[in-house]
Amino acid sequence: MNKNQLQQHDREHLLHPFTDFHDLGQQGTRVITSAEGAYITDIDGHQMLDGMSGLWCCNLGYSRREITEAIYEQLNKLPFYNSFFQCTTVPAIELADLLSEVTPAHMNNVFFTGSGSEANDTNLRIIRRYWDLKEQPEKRIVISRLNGYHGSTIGGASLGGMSGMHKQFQKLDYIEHIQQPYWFGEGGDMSPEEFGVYAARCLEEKILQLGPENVAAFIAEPIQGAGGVIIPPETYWPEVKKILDHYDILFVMDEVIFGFGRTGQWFGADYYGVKPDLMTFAKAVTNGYFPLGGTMVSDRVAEVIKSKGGEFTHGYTYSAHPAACAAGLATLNILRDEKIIDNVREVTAPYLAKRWAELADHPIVGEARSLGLVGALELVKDKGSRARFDDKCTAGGVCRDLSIKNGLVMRATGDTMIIAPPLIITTAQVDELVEKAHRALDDTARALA
Ligand SMILES: Cc1ncc(COP(=O)(O)O)c(CNc2cccc(C(=O)O)c2)c1O
Repeated sequence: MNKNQLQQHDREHLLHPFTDFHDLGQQGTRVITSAEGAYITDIDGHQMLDGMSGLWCCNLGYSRREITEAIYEQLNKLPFYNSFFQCTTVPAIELADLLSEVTPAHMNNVFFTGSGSEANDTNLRIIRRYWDLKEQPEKRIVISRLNGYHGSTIGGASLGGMSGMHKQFQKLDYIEHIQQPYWFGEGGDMSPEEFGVYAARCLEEKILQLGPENVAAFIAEPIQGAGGVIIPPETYWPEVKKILDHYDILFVMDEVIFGFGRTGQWFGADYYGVKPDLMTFAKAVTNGYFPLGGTMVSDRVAEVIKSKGGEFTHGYTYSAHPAACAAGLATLNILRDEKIIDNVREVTAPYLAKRWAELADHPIVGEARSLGLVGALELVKDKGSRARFDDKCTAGGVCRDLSIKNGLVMRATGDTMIIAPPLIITTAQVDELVEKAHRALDDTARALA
């Protein structure tokens, strides 16, 4: 099929995620046909620097044949077997071993799923099981944050704090949401430091309002990714840690985006020095080449759910899929053996921070923030007041489309432009990324003038 035929058939048959189906029918789709290193190419031959690593997942870029070959070999050896009914497979065991090695020292058990959403649904089931076995069944409520993203299953979307999603289903009633640590958008007149403490203390306020005896867990991303790369003020996590240490509730760190090196440490929990009881992962664990998710379980929780008898009535057909686990093994071995994460911490993240900060001088940028290999730009009509261009987030969409035209994939979350380039990006490619982002900002300013 040629491009027009492909787009016609796409319009007729394919329902896209998080998409206005009517709009898409009008606009047509970008058909991506190939990729190499940190670049993707569409059906017209237009090459783009992929500033989003696919969807925060191709941390090693698009050319790692070791991973595709590991999948191919496993499929030819044992294309599938399940981990139900006392069955297991070698790659599942080997990946569980490797994950217990690279995750924080107190996390040595893993429950595999096919996605991050399913992993967060699994967290809800483990949390419930844990408190039942501890004979504290009244501890039911899970606290999460507004504008957080934890997936699109009923459980994941209920844990997420995106009101637009909650309008399209019935949110689980035992999940509560608190203030997010979004200083630029919600800090008001507080300094970042003051706001970080304030936002953290909203957790304690909610625990006390609900009654600590009723609260089962708190779930959070180290940095809210899909919500707009909401990097919390430095005072936030130390204050949250104090609160978590004070109350007997479980802590779930959702590492689907920030796990496996994006912060310059293996996990966001390592970066912020916190000890989760459960840790969600997906995306980069297989470099995005094969669906795999899961949750790491702390020794404290594993001891309870493994020592007391009774079936844990949860799981998925593809839990611990052998080819997914083979992809995970190949991916994590590359990350570790090539010291990719050290290079992010010591070379490319500091370089991105320096170059990205220069964009703060642009007339339509209200804030340029970055950490590790993520960055965000807040688009504003007026720097002083932080006033946006309009209330329809037009600027974000315009900037995203102009950036793609200029050969750089950036994501727009409202009027916040975000990047999360592959961890293999070079400093020369960081220069290219910043230059193309700057050009997109210039073109956006002209388009909205
Ligand atoms: C923190 C977090 N937790 C869970 C999920 C769900 O994972 P699955 O998609 O594999 O079920 C995610 C997913 N994050 C995600 C997924 C799709 C799009 C975007 C975006 O930023 O546009 C972000 C995520 O970012």
